[in-house]
Amino acid sequence: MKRSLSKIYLLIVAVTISFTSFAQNVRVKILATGGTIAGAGASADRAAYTAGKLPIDELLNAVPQIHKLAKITGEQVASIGSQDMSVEVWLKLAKRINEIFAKNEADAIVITHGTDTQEETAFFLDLTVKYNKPVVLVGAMRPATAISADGPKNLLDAVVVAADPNSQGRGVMLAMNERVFDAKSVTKTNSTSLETFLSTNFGPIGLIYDKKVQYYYTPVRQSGANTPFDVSKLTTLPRVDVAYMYADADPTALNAFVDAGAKGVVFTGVGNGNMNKKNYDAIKAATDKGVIIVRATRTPGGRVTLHDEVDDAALGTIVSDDYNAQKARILLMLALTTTTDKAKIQDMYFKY
Ligand SMILES: NC(=O)C[C@H](N)C(=O)O
Repeated sequence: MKRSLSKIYLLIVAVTISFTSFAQNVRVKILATGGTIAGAGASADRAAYTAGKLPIDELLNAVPQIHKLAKITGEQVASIGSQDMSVEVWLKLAKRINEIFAKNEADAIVITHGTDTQEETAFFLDLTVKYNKPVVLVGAMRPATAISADGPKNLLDAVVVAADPNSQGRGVMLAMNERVFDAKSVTKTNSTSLETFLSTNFGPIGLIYDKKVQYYYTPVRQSGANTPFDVSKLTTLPRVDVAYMYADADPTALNAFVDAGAKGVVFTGVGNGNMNKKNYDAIKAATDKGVIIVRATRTPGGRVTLHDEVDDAALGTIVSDDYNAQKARILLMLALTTTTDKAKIQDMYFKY
């Protein structure tokens, strides 16, 4: 009896050791882009700060514990507040991530990023990274110099998520405030609070606690490995803008985007992607010219559905389904690199 108990004990020790060393052998590359997580202010108790000031090494120094979780390397891709995020940086990130996985330089990637446009970068990468390996975006709501800065804990948690073998094949994810979200449905919902990222239609796909992640579901929509979007040779994307509907809105902005050469416009309508007569007429003129107009909604949740109050066949429009305007724009920019066929583009909003 005693002997078999000690055998079981030895087995448990061996499994624990091999699991720990397995996790430590996972190579996680951190790509830094700036944001409040790398933000610095003059003093800890003042709100004023500049995003994207601190280099990757300083972010890592704030959480020495992460070296126990994985083999960490860092690379500075940009040093910007995410309000300055651009197509140029998106393409650079997507190309670099595909290269890292193609050359087997890392097993997983964490991207430090400002929160303002984090959901856009996450979604862009979700559609363009051709590997099923974990890619996790992370940020902070308080600058690194603030009292109770949230960046170090968020970074630690993001590495926990990246290094977990269960994180493969879930698309690009965003880890903040002990929650994991999928890139497709996550959105920033609060301008200043730590609890800002939510999925307005669904929930977090996982929860993080005590250096472990527990998953509950995975989106069924397809990600980069199964999309036709290949950015490897692209240096720019087709122009797509976003117009906004409100009571008595006139279509000046929409018309200006069309005149500026937009290949597509996401029209952020009211309710189920609805618009007044003035905008209806402007949209009709734009679709007649061949501009792709996608109806989205300014409501924080829900979908925009085909042929409800608006007859899409008559208006020549397509719908964003459950994508908010900023994500509908990204999908349209990428879709337009492959086709201008409206039916095919509409299909992409239901598939990805
Ligand atoms: N909390 C933040 O990261 C906000 C900052 N403006 C950024 O997006 O870079």
